[in-house]
Amino acid sequence: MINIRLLKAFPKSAQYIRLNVLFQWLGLLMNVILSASIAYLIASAIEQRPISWIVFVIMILSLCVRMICNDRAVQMSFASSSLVKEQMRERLFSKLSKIGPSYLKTFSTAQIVQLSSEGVDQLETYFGNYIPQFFFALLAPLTLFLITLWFDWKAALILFMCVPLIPVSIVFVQKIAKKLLSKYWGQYTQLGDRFLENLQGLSTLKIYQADERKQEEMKEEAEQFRKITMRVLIMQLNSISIMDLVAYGGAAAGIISMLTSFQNGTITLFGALFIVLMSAEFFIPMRTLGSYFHIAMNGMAASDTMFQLLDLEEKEHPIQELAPFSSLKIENLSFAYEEKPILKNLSLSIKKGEKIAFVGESGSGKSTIAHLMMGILQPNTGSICWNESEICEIEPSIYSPHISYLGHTSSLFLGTVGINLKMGKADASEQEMWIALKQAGIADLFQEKEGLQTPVKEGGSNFSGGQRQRLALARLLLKNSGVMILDESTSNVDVESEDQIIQTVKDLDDKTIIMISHRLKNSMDADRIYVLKEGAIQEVGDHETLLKNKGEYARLWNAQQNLERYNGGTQDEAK
Ligand SMILES: Nc1ncnc2c1ncn2[C@@H]1O[C@H](COP(=O)(O)OP(=O)(O)OP(=O)(O)O)[C@@H](O)[C@H]1O
Repeated sequence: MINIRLLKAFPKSAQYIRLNVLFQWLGLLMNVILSASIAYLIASAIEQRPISWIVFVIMILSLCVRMICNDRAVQMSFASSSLVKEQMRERLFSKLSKIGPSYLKTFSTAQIVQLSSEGVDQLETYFGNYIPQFFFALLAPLTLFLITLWFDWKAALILFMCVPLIPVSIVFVQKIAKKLLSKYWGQYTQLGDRFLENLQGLSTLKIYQADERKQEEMKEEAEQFRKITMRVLIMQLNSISIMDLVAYGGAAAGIISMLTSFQNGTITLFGALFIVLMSAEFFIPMRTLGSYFHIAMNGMAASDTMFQLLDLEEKEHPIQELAPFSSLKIENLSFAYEEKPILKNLSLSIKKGEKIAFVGESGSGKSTIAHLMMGILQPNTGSICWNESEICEIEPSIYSPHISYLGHTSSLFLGTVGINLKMGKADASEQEMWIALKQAGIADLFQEKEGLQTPVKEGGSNFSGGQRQRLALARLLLKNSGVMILDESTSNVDVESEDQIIQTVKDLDDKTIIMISHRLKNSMDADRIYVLKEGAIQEVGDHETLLKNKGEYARLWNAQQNLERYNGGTQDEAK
């Protein structure tokens, strides 16, 4: 019923939980005084005894104190839940920033979004209500037992003994609930995944007229989710009915026992009335705990996944300083995605200032090499060394300024051209930004607009694919790292932008360039071309040597040449 790890994870919340329980307990004492005063008033009226005005003063005072206690308990509840939510979000974000995109091996992006938003919110009930109520529900019946014992020990004992029947029924329901809730949470995240994927690919779905089919699929999944939500609600309602039955049954049993004592004359009218008024109080805290329980279970189920994320292995990065770049060495490197081997026993070395290209058929492992060099993925065996240091040993914030990556699509962010450029170099001057834009061949476009203040919409959606890539290239140039990886960075752009990007990169004499491109023409000037086939290096050499070898490279080159000739021919015919 209590997740010890979750409690221990937030030790600072303990003080708020303690105070919450204390205020609730004081409120209960005020209720006892109020009920005793009411019982006294009724008994005095029936027995026609004079009523002292002091009773009214006591009633008003206890009412006021109870209100204050309730208010303070709510404040404590808010303080502990907001502290936990803030700390949990901080931990999740700092974990994500430490492990980087490698979280994708275990979690989907939608899962992370749901965990850090709604998942964390579900901890609110757990810490703000459930945990304080758990302790209060233990304390309250014990306190009432000791008080009512004084009036009628038999009724007190019956009431006290019936209280544990509520947690017994909760434990019984929990056995069914746990399975159902983890299934519910699984379907919820799956639905979120599907929704995000379809939303991101909406234009593609429209192009292939697959949007209606996807809509049907989502409708089907939403229906499944509705059914499981209903099952969860039915389970919750049933368990509430069981708890009510136990609570009312227990209170009735206590009252019946007290009435027997009253008939026998072993209890006064005041005592009898007081027990009637107090009998429900025995069960209310446990009953309230039961109603929080199901929402808290959601929080506990979400926390299991959060701990799974927080427990993901974090590598130690003992290297905190880097000497200037001299070489990037890969030795006997092998890599597999899950069980599927992708790269097999690769060895190569790249020296400062070299222009290197990786070519090969689709799926041969080129991008995987780039991700390994970036430190986003880690080799299963073998090593990648920056100078003499293994990349996985270098603190990422020390390593990342030295290497940059331009993929086939680049992320631009809502703001202005200047704001996006400053991500490459935070203190870049206006002059530096204009130089980078000129080098990337896109300065004219922004000069005609609002210069560095030209607005950039979310994802750079107000620019063409080629313009976005050139702006991203300018940002990369500003970062000015020694090694630059261009991974199919021209595959989504127009010919003019492609030529511009390739030319800009060729002009970067002092940089080490690693180029991955399916168009062999773009990498024919490289100092060395590595030809990959099924994750292994098939050939290596410059363009001329590889053509003379008449191997895999020559085959790919000839195939592309033929294709381009054929395309040229058909275009001429069309004219
Ligand atoms: N996240 C992933 N999980 C599982 N397998 C993956 C993942 N990413 C890539 N792969 C697999 O790894 C292999 C190599 O992929 P990679 O992207 O490195 O190839 P590539 O040579 O860059 O291909 P392309 O030229 O088409 O971009 C492919 O068979 C691909 O299916």
